[in-house]
Amino acid sequence: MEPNEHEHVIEVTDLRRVYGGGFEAVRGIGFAVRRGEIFALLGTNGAGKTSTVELLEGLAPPAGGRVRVLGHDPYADRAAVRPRTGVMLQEGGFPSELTVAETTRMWAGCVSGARPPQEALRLVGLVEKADVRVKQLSGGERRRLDLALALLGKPEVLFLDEPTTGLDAEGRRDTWELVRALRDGGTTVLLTTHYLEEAENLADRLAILHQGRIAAAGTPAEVTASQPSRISFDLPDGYFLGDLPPLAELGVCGHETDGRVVRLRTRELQRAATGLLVWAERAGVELRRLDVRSASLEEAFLGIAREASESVEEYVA
Ligand SMILES: Nc1ncnc2c1ncn2[C@@H]1O[C@H](COP(=O)(O)OP(=O)(O)OP(=O)(O)O)[C@@H](O)[C@H]1O
Repeated sequence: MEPNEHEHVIEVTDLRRVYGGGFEAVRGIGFAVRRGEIFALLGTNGAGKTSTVELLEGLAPPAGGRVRVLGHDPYADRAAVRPRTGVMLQEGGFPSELTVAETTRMWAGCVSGARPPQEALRLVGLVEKADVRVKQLSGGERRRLDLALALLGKPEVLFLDEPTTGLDAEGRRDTWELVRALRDGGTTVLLTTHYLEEAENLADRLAILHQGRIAAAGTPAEVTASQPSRISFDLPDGYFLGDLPPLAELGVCGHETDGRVVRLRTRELQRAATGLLVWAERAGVELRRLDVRSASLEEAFLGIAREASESVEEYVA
């Protein structure tokens, strides 16, 4: 039975990958991606993103657990899965003497039901470079050629490994727009990225990997909300930290000072900010350089990576 739009197009359960020598790069992870969803895998260097994506692409068998793509085992049943997926690897590795048009035509010849090569180049904005040799392309243009080739087979599932590395801000935004348009057309997209802004802008849901395990998962808003908000301000002249209302009563879960600057962390932003402002009003003082902000995905990422490092020993998946 083919999956419909409500079913999971990618399902990963207790997935493990062990390299020769016994190093366990993926340590029992699980997630699921619905049809027409953009799912991002984030993580520090060496967290296991590429190792995971390669298992999803069927390039290697897992050491444990289960992967299903479009209802099939992508390694054992590669012939069923491969024609319906598009893969953009970190390094395309094309013959560098061929032109962009020749490379795209050659690739299209290997794909059944391929889109016209010109259409794939148009999607990624490379039509004007059709006659340029691959070796003369800029790094960003090569990434776009990688993407054009991944799109040739009109894939139902698209794997993008760091798709915008090397692209300038405009190229990155163009790629985001294209990926969103593909998603809106029903394509399921799994991407890895180092750019938190990319995940925040593009991903419907994401997972943060750390040392082979999932440290956090959910929508960008859910993952961000798991981290404390921040308040910072300058202590008014003549006042000390102890003059503020008791921080625990304000819902503050952590604080530090740097000269006159006070930085607070709280999971109850409104309560903490209100308490401080009421105190300042009553004391008749101004909280100079007051800055009140929710955590960004970047702060969440750094916080999660830090926490995961500290607690990885007792972490239970
Ligand atoms: N063939 C291999 N043999 C042994 N160890 C490997 C092999 N390939 C990857 N590793 C190790 O597995 C871990 C995960 O690597 P992986 O490339 O999956 O991480 P990543 O999250 O994609 O990292 P990056 O963000 O740096 O691309 C790393 O510690 C890496 O050194």
